[in-house]
Amino acid sequence: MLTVKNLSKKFKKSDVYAVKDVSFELTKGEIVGLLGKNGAGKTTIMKLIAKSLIPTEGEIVINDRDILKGNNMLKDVNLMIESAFFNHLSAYENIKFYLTINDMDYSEKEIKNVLMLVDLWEEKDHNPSQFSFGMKQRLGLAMCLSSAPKLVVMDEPFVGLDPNGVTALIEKLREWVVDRELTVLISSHQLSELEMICDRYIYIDNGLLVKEFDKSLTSVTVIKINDEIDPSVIQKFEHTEMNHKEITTSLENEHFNDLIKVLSEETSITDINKKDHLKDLFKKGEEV
Ligand SMILES: Nc1ncnc2c1ncn2[C@@H]1O[C@H](COP(=O)(O)OP(=O)(O)OP(=O)(O)O)[C@@H](O)[C@H]1O
Repeated sequence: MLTVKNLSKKFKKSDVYAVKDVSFELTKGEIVGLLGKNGAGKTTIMKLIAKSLIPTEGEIVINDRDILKGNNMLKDVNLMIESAFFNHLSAYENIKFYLTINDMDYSEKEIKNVLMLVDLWEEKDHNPSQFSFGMKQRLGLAMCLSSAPKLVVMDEPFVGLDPNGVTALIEKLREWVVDRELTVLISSHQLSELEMICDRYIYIDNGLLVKEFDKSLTSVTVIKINDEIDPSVIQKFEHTEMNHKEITTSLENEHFNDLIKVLSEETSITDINKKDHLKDLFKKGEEV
């Protein structure tokens, strides 16, 4: 669906690359989290995909077409970054007008559906100027999804949403996205929210892609052992890695028990601890 190849961006008057030689792929229907500290390069990558910035080097291919080599390449893509509204129009009219000026087909039912999704149907006749920051975020999300994009790029969509509301919204959003087989790239510093929706993650640091990892690796158990053991003992277990006397695994239930049994036969276990990889990344600023 989306291929990013050796993408780099250096802003004018800047000596350093905001994004440097980044390559990754998103397959149809995947929901991928773009992670990184402030200034890592996430928004720049998203704006490059949305063609609101032009890369210094590299290629972006959406559905086998290079987005830089042609017009109207982004009709199946929508972006939720810094949404802007027409304050003299109601929430409902805003979406309708947005779809009209972008020459997109729509049905009144679909507009209702997106407003229901973000819990703004009751407020459909109010102007966004009367909305709180969180409500504007919700309207931005509704607007982004209203054009029925195949690829959705969302920068910090959950900022300003209250903790209870955000959980319900993410559950509904995931269902919406999965039902329609949308491909989603989403950045957020709200890691627990991101974990509720993403299948996979891409970690950016200083403009470089440091690591890509699957959801299964985000909640792991770290097992400490007394003596280093032969790596072949570990190799037969999926999603399990050994680093000296520390074994990290995302195995659960009987598979986890099998691992413990095998380890106990080789050496003694000194500690077992559940660890949250996503939070760890930010705390330590380390590689996954
Ligand atoms: N228009 C610009 N001109 C010059 N430098 C820029 C511009 N936009 C971004 N940068 C720089 O590019 C780097 C990456 O910025 P970017 O906004 O992509 O980071 P980010 O990962 O989205 O950060 P945050 O989590 O804070 O939103 C930063 O060093 C930033 O200062």
